[in-house]
Amino acid sequence: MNSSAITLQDSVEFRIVSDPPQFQSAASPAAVVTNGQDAPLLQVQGVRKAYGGLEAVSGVDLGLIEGRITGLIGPNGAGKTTLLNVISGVERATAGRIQFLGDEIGSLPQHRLAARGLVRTFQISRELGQLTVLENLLLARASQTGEGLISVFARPGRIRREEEAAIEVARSALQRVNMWRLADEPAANLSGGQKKLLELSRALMLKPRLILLDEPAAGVAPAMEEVLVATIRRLAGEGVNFLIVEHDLDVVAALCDHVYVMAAGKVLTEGPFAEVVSDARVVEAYLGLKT
Ligand SMILES: Nc1ncnc2c1ncn2[C@@H]1O[C@H](COP(=O)(O)OP(=O)(O)OP(=O)(O)O)[C@@H](O)[C@H]1O
Repeated sequence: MNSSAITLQDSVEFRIVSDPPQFQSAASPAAVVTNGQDAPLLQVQGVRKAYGGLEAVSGVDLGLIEGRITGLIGPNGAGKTTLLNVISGVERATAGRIQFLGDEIGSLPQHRLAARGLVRTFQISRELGQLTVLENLLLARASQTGEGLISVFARPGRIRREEEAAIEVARSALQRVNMWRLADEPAANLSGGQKKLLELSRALMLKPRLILLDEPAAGVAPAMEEVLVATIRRLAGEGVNFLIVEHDLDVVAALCDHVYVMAAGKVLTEGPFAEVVSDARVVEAYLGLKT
């Protein structure tokens, strides 16, 4: 994938030679959407997150539709990672409501959300790099489901059976991202792209309904970027939903069915990729241009 193929500079030119884009109202709240049953997949309403005097997220509304890969883009410091942290229970919102499949989840910790199928991926740390790929997956399940070590010592027979079952789940997760052949490889030996696939497979251990991905393409070589995009698309086809924060706009264009743009803690606009990148407010937010 050519990372220079789509830039916001291109979209500036696009605006000059084409009809003016139809702006959506940034102030209008995200529409309530349903998953074909009663409830939306994820509904974020009026979410705020302040750090002392700084409001990193300033009243954000999102509505995620089941079966769609949703992108979240915006310039550095826009509040994207903070919003992912709040949705995934890593941090508590200062205000606002978050509903997942119709249930209020704003006050739930990360492992309780993971148990409900809402999972956020994390970079493989240096310590986890010492473990093999398979061990990383087993640990992901144990830590995110909140399993205690005491039960491991108290009931070794049961634990052995559970461990065998967990290895089967891990094998399936690794096969889904085409990484089973690397199960015994120390994670530190993997390429940037393979590490991203490992992060994805760690999330798959938790049988996710929605995966939150923070910069999946960062540090990934172009050839692996295509593998990563194809893998995420395939998983989406298998029923996994994604909310993806990504700076590489080629990847966003290739992956995302719907894109939200954030700047200075707020949602500027939302819509199909081609539409939002030709929005004058988006160009201004990225380039600092007055239009
Ligand atoms: N733990 C924290 N304490 C204080 N300020 C924070 C904290 N986390 C984020 N911020 C601030 O909140 C704002 C939004 O940061 P955030 O990382 O969410 O933006 P982002 O859109 O993800 O940026 P980038 O694309 O550069 O990762 C920034 O001004 C940042 O400095």
